Amino acid sequence: MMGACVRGVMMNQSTLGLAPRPDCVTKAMNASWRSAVPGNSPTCCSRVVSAHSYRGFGSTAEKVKRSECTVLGNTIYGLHVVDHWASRHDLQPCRAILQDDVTASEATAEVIDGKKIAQDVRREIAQEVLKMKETVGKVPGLAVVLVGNRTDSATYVRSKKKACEEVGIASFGVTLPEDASEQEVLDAVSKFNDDPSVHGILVQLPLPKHMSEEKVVGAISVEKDVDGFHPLNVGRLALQGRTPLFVSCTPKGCIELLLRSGVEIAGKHAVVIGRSNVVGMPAAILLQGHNATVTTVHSRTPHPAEVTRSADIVIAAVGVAQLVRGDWIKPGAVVIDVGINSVDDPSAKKGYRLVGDVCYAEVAKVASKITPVPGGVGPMTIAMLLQNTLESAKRTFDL
Ligand SMILES: Nc1nc2c(c(=O)[nH]1)N[C@@H](CN(C=O)c1ccc(C(=O)N[C@@H](CCC(=O)O)C(=O)O)cc1)CN2
Repeated sequence: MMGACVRGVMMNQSTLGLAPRPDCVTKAMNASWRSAVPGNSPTCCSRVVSAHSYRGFGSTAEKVKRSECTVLGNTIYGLHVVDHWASRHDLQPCRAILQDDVTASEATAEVIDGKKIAQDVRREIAQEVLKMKETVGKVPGLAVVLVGNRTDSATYVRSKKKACEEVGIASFGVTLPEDASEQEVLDAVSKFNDDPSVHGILVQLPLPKHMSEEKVVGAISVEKDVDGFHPLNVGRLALQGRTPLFVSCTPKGCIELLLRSGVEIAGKHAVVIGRSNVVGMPAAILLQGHNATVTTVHSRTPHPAEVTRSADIVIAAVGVAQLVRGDWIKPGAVVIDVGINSVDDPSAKKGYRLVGDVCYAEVAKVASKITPVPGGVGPMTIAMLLQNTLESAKRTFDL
């Protein structure tokens, strides 16, 4: 049984990255969420236990008064998004976060097992890498640039390296200190741009505040941009009749989960909740490319529950814990949950647990298929990165 509740939490750095848990209270947000729950116990505080935008991106930390929070690494990501949603008094926080009377055992939805699907993808990649080694005598190479001391970023980079090893992709890495100059990062990128054994380059995000993500990402050769964040790749994705060299890993992973779970996308109404450059926007474009009719729901959308309820497919990528309730979902809809949010849970070993943007306990009783958090979209992000790196090498070797 949970002893405390948390509202409107963005994705975390600490929970994913084993950093010390931040103990951050956003007073305005608490007040608005608390007032949105009639009869909510005053002891049910709304501590923001962690904060960063879903999948760890965001660059508007400046918008959050640092005095409002205690330690949270370098920055607080995406709280502006939370603030917008938090001010929506028409939305009800998920009660399943407060009480355990809504149990997952009543769930009828089929679980889309992202961990297993990611393993399948990795197995396929390993076979292709082996074949490449046999035919051209070379393997794909992935270079990762890590800047700063963020524990979560270091954990992701380690996972990427390990994943490369497992499938036979060569990995290269540069780690620069927090106070490295932007030029040093650009130099590291440039070195990998010129290295023929490197087919994919990524700079782990977020970068320290004194650097321009736009400049650094834009410096990666578009042919090696396996994260798919380069403006040319994003632009090509958005333009009809143009094909990006790479599609960013998380939205690509969402589509792969749908396809591999036998979900028909064409002709369906898809609602994407969230409009970020890294997930919401590309996910919407990809769904449209698969001939879905797509609606984007965001913090300023009137009646988001009603709009979402008309969807056959829902991708929730908003970074607000359990925002999407059971009554937002049409019976039989397929739900992909991109969010990773940390909430207080004294019964858990670590004192917190991860939840998505979807109230799983409620939605799993209405949807036909649903991704869990953790173990849904997350593992696909790295699998898609490996796939992009393999594609890049195949392009290089004309395979
Ligand atoms: N250059 C990039 N930076 C960042 C990216 C990215 O794609 N490219 N994404 C995120 C971090 N990330 C990969 O880098 C990432 C995040 C989460 C997961 C994941 O598998 N999560 C698990 C939960 C893990 C846990 O239990 O703590 C899950 O959802 O099941 C993988 C990769 C930010 N930066």
